Amino acid sequence: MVELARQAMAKSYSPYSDFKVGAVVVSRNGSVFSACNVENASYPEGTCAEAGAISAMVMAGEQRIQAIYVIGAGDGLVSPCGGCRQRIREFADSTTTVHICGPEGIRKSLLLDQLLPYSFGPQHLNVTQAD
Ligand SMILES: O=c1ccn([C@H]2C[C@H](O)[C@@H](CO)O2)c(=O)[nH]1
Ligand SMILES: [Zn+2]
Repeated sequence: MVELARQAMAKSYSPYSDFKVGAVVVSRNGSVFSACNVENASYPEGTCAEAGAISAMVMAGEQRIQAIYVIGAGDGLVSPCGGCRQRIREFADSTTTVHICGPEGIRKSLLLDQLLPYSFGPQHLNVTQAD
């Protein structure tokens, strides 16, 4: 998965920040969806890698994230931004795991609930998540 994320990162379109990010979503049935960040001259229209991978998962008919692998350039921990934590939350359960990666492998693994505790989600709007 880390290698897939690295390959996605290599495709990043990020001429403005020059910060490449790749993400791989593993859905409940084990399917794998990867994406990179895609920036835009109108800066706020750029999209995060996680958003692309989640869209691909939904397009394939899957609605539960088992795990997501994120890799960004540099030595630090690149964990999903606040907006992406909420995007992951939409399709998460109590076991959804975020793996923060570097080219050498997984640097840190956290539950989504640790990255976004006391989160707002579908249940607050009386929407039941798909199984
Ligand atoms: O988890 C993250 C953090 C940042 N970015 C992107 C957004 C932007 O294109 C660039 C710099 O913020 O990195 C992601 O795709 N995912
Ligand atoms: Zn984001």
